[in-house]
Amino acid sequence: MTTDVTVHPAERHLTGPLLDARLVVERGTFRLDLPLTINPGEVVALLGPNGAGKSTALRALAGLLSLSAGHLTLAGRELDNPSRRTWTPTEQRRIGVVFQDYLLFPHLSALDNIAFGPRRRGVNRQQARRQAADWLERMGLAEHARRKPRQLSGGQAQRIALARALAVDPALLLLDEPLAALDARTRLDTRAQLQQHLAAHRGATLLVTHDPLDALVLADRLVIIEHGQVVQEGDAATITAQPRTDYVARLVGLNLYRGRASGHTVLLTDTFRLTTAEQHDGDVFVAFPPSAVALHPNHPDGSPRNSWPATITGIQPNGDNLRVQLAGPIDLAADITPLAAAQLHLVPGQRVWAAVKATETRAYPAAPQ
Ligand SMILES: Nc1ncnc2c1ncn2[C@@H]1O[C@H](COP(=O)(O)OP(=O)(O)OP(=O)(O)O)[C@@H](O)[C@H]1O
Repeated sequence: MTTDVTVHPAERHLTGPLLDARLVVERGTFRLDLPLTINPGEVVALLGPNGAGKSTALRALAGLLSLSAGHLTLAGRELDNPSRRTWTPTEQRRIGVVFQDYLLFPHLSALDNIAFGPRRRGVNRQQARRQAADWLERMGLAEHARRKPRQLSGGQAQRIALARALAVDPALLLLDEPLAALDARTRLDTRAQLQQHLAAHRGATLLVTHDPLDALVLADRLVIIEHGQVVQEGDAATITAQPRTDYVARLVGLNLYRGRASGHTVLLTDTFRLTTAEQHDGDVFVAFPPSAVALHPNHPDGSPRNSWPATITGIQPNGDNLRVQLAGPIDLAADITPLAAAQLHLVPGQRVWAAVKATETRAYPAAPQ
């Protein structure tokens, strides 16, 4: 079969990244400034807290917002460059988009939803429908060809939306929270299927997500933005090992602090010190998982050197455990079993002792390397 409806001649000679952009967009007082390159076949996850600029970046790539400065080149073709007055409308960009809520055409069948893109790009009706039927087959939805979107489950509609985006052989696939509308079970299956389809996609993919699991499972590289700027970028293992902001630390489930190291001691506030396994001198981050924190009703005997009084500010379920939030010389999250919580009679407002072994901490220089 062929889905290759619009191979751009420039692409055949392309070396280097498929997407090469610096997205500068000003919206009122907000300014996005995001350098972004994506190689053929690469999946990049764009993560960030609310208001960081993820949707702004997506809209700029899709041609729904124009750049204030910077440039956007896709498959060797410059789509947007304000300094050269270059601008390409959405429908002329080789981009496929899957929105969070799918936005399938309600009056079209699953087959015609998929055939829509190729048709719009000039493929004749019969061939477009044949391509759409191939995509339905690949998505395992051949028997649903005639169904309207309202007759599909959330997971099925998500797959149709993905097929519709891929059917135009996009040089850049944009996925905007593609699994957010699904329940937990469907999400698991759909994530696995999405992973397979992304592996087969030879274009570039940008995945916008709030869910660290989606990013870890689906992406080759993570780009994390806050306030319109990149704060950290790299593969999941590197970012998980060495988060550099509170948001990234929470994302990967770690307690993170910045302080001044002198040998095995790190001063985190004017008076509060932690002992770490590694030795450093100068500005460092110290990180440890909530599971490394032990809680005690009283000062622990024969304790690790790192122990201090803290006040419980909140308790929430977290998987099979409970996540306890604590205030004190440093804010802290601790994971404990429900049994331990019951034995300690933990309630918000209670004073406890928190303890962390030096060997459970990781310290690393705060200056980027
Ligand atoms: N139409 C607009 N006019 C002016 N400012 C806007 C407009 N839309 C968004 N903004 C501002 O741009 C900034 C980035 O918003 P954006 O929607 O890109 O963030 P986001 O990372 O996608 O957030 P979320 O995760 O909540 O969707 C925010 O400060 C927002 O208030």
